[in-house]
Amino acid sequence: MNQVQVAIDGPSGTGKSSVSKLAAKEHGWGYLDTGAMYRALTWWCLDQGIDLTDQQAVAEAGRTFDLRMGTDPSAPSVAVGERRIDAEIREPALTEQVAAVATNLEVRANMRDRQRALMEQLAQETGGVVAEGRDITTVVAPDAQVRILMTASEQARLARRSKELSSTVEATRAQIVDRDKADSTVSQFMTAADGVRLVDTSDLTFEQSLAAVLQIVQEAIDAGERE
Ligand SMILES: Nc1ncnc2c1ncn2[C@@H]1O[C@H](COP(=O)(O)OP(=O)(O)O)[C@@H](O)[C@H]1O
Ligand SMILES: Nc1ccn([C@@H]2O[C@H](COP(=O)(O)OP(=O)(O)O)[C@@H](O)[C@H]2O)c(=O)n1
Repeated sequence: MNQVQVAIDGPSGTGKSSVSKLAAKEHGWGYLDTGAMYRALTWWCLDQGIDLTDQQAVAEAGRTFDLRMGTDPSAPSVAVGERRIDAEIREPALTEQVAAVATNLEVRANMRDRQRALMEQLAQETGGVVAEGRDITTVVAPDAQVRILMTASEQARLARRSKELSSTVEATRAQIVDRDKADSTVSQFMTAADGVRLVDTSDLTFEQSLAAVLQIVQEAIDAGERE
């Protein structure tokens, strides 16, 4: 198989980002964090004083902002122009506002085009790409050779996120469950679409989650070579 596109979706805390990075690294492929792109646009709008409820202004900002995604899985980065914003886009106050941008349909159409172009470019340059988000298996790359939906029980996801954010499970629940609900209005990522492989990480260790994804990728490579 010449070039391998791997699409991974799922709600927050299932292990998409951490597993995708290592899977890409294992194969020497590029890595694309599509959530970071929506976060970057949110940061840019706030920085520019753009009202997030002004759909037209946000869509225009999305079309014109100079987003630069660093796609090395060992050191992914996000910048707008020369300004690095890796820490800023993870701030809880910003995370709460991403849904306002991510539910803007004009923004989604533009992001889809940017993400397709980046996936294509990375596959050509490195032989493959692992892209993760909410709508990669269904909208951005429905023809990807590998499509995976990562799931986990709400309990497992909340425990992981609250550990990462050093906050209580209850405080994390309010953030995550509300965000999943808002996200679900525009993308279908709680159940696997046709042909999408399910990896439930609830009872897996991190290493087991990575192994499960790598095995599915390897099966696709082997099947491609037999064709
Ligand atoms: N079985 C598991 N599979 C994946 N991640 C796990 C697992 N157990 C614990 N974790 C941890 O949970 C967190 C998941 O975060 P992340 O990869 O950012 O998820 P997502 O991108 O889906 O929101 C990471 O800190 C990861 O190390
Ligand atoms: N493909 C994608 C990826 C993210 N998003 C949005 O961006 C937000 C942040 O995504 P993320 O992947 O960084 O979030 P986590 O799952 O890591 O918590 C999500 O809550 C969605 O609102 C999206 O709409 N479509």
